[in-house]
Amino acid sequence: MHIAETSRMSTAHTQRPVANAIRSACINVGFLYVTNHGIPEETIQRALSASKEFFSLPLNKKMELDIRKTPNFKGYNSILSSNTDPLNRGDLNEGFEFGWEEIQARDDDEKRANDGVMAGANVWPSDLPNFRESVLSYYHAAVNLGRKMFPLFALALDLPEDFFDDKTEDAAANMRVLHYPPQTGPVDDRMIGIGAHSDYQCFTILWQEPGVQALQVLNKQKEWIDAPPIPGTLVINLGDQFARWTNDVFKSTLHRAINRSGVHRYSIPLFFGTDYDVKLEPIPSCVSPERPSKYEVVTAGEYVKERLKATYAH
Ligand SMILES: O=C(O)CCC(=O)C(=O)O
Ligand SMILES: [Fe+2]
Repeated sequence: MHIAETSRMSTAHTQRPVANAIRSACINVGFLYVTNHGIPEETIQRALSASKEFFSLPLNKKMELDIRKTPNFKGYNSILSSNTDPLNRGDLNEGFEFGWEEIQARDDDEKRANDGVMAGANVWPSDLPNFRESVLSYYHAAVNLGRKMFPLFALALDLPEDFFDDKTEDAAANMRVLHYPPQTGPVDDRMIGIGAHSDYQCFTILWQEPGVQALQVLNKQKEWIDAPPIPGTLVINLGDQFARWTNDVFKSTLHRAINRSGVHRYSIPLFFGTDYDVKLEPIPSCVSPERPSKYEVVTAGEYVKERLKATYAH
């Protein structure tokens, strides 16, 4: 899999080779690793510690924040309460999900959170005073990285680099902290850490705990290939919104996670898409008589909402 040096993204003449590397990764595998991503290790470690602390709360405390109590899937999902692969029986992970929020509360937070199809404010554990700030610090750092990625994806598609600027004004970005207990003994493929799925937004920025293998990607030969954690890198993988924008020129690849490591595993995906009110219309250069438009046009918000509903309908 490709490794893109994000530190080389900053100036126009060095962007082209990076964009070319991204183009080839997006067309062929839909997964890449980025180095020099700019998120301080300390920020990662604080988010990780906060997430471990959260997951070690008693189940009844965590269930107070049950993701099904909020209109748009903010809060806690317990083990086996989500199911990303409809053929499976549930995901062996617990998670906590939230969306955009300033670290310093602002007057219009509530209005922003309650606007539009994905409306719904975040919920936070009252017993862990540092949790919110620790995970939001990582969130904002990862959103900044995501903002740098959009111009590169635009260049990779031979579009002007500002193509996504007016479509990504409000970060439509959801983050999860995830905990996968180890699976021992024979593992039934229908009940694993997270079942085979493709992600819902444009791309995902994924931090995986070093030293613990679990993530796998389906290759063109339909074999599951390990995507191991590489210290100092993040995984970036494409989601279905990009498949829609590009009429499947960019691949949103199936992936899954199985934790057979014998130890608990933690990961932090952040799902980044265009603004929720933006229509997912195919980019004209990706449509031709040989490649007719494949998808019905819906807004990003409607799309994400439907996918989340299906995941938690289980
Ligand atoms: O935990 C992982 O490595 C993958 C998580 C994932 O695929 C997801 O949450 O969509
Ligand atoms: Fe995923």
